[in-house]
Amino acid sequence: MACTKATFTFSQYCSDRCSSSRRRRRASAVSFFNGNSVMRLSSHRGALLTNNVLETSKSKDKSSSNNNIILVSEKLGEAGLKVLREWGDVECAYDLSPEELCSKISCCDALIVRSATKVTREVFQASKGRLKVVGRAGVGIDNVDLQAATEFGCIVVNAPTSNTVAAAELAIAHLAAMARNVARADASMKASKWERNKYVGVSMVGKTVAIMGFGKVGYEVARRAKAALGMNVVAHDPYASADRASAIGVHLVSFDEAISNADFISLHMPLIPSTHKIFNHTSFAKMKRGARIINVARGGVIDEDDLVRALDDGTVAEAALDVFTEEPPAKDSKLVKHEKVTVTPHLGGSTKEAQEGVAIEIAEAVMGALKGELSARAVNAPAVPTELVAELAPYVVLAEKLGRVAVQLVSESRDVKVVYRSADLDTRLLRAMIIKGLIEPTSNSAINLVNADFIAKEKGVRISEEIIAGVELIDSIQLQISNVISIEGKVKYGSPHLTRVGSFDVDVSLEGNLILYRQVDQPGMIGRVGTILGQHNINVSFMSLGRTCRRKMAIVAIGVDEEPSKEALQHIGSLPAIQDLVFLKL
Ligand SMILES: NC(=O)C1=CN([C@@H]2O[C@H](COP(=O)(O)OP(=O)(O)OC[C@H]3O[C@@H](n4cnc5c(N)ncnc54)[C@H](O)[C@@H]3O)[C@@H](O)[C@H]2O)C=CC1
Ligand SMILES: O=C(O)C(=O)COP(=O)(O)O
Repeated sequence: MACTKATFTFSQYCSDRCSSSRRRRRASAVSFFNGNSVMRLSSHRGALLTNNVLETSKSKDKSSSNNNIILVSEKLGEAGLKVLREWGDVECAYDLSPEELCSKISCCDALIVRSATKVTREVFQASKGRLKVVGRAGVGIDNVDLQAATEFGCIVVNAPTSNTVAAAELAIAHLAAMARNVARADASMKASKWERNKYVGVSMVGKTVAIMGFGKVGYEVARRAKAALGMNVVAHDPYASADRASAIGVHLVSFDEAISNADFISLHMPLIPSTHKIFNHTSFAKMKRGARIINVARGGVIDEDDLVRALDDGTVAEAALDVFTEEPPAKDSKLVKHEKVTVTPHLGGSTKEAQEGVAIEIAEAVMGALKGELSARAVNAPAVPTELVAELAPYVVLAEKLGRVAVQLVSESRDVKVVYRSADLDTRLLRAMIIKGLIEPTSNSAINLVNADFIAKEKGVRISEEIIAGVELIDSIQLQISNVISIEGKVKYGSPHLTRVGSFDVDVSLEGNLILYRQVDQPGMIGRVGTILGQHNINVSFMSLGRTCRRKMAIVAIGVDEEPSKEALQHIGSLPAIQDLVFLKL
């Protein structure tokens, strides 16, 4: 998904009205996971609009614990091991080679890992269906093949909250130690030197730190940098709440603004396709000369070769790194050996307190999953039963696409009201898919039926729902986004269509690349825009124009085969009659 301009201001055109008549859902019980551990969701008549469907029973019933074998492949806190032993036979086997892990796994019901164990497709294949749960004792799940886990009916759970402060503290420690040359001065003294002039540092007070990724860890770093170190703090996070930031005196700014003005740049975003090597030659060139970088997130967000060059030519003054593209890095890694770099071996989550917390958090999540409960910590997609898929499949796609459109139209899509026009509907799966569309492109976790409500709540995204009596299973789904704009979609000929934007009727297939804008309804516009697209060698697949009356405003959606360049979009957007142009990749 890409978004060239995230803010869309159709407010004046939002005149959609919704009937308040509400239908109740039928009571149902649906299993959403294949495999040995079947997880059941029970819906209760009239209760689903507000209820969180996740159940986290703390039952210590050990009646079915006898045969559970739990393999722990990395060091886990004793308190967590104790919880696990109540529920199964725990085997701790550290430093397994991939082959050893594969050979052990076929006898295991659960596997608990941290960041070093690569839980690959081969591991799931080797488990031959016995592995029911993978527990990631920590936040980042980039070492677990979630797609393979889902395909093999294995639930993946993580422990996203217990090491937040530990990671934030290490980021602050790196920031301060780098500013004051602590590591290098220590090494110098241990080499029997006394080099006071060589290790004159830089002050932190009054300097600007840019927090790149204002999630759990970023927030804690920001708070500490501001309150304890007296720094100016700006943050970049396309999906963070400006209110949450301003509450602690932090300004949310664009990526370029953040990196071009900061003295220190601290990275706290997840490693996802859109952040892979986001810090590269181009972004280093935009930084204030002599900026200092701290990375306690993931090595993969930095192009390490480019960083070495930026350090060599002085673009970046220093870097303090806890994480690396490959861990451990090569023994002769230029980056690790670089004189302007200080390193730690992925210690962000490694405090006694955090490890105790993470161990208990993951042990409880794994135990719950082994018992067949739905877990609020689940991060992979559910295997939905065939009957349900067949019935809801096209609407599931529609729901996710509408969520994706919404987040691209209004970057702060935090209040979303969903109005279903339906004959009879259990909305949980659709709601989960809308949440997935709204949040997943910006999040570390894969969102599914199990964790959607939980994550929406955690991210401050409020979803309310209303069902209006309809004729079909689902006539339409409407999203009213943050009181700014509403969009409506329908399934037409089996595929998802955008049918209304604000008060304008449109008919747009929600697939591929879409250019959407408002324009003054006047002759010659289609020709002008078509000519620009032609000049940029962009093929139009369809065009849809919706208007409420002649020669006023209209909304235009253009499907394009190729992704337009920024220049092409700017060219179209610069036509005087055109407003609020966005490019959506669906
Ligand atoms: N070094 C270590 O031992 C540890 C590392 N971590 C890592 O720290 C990172 C952050 O963790 P949490 O704060 O718990 O996650 P989080 O999910 O609470 O926060 C991540 C934030 O990044 C934002 N984001 C997504 N794409 C972005 C982009 N392109 N630019 C800027 N922001 C973007 C998201 O909107 C979200 O607010 C993760 O990568 C995690 O794996 C976490 C704990 C320990
Ligand atoms: O929680 C995370 O994302 C971490 O990076 C911590 O990793 P670890 O469990 O210490 O290997």
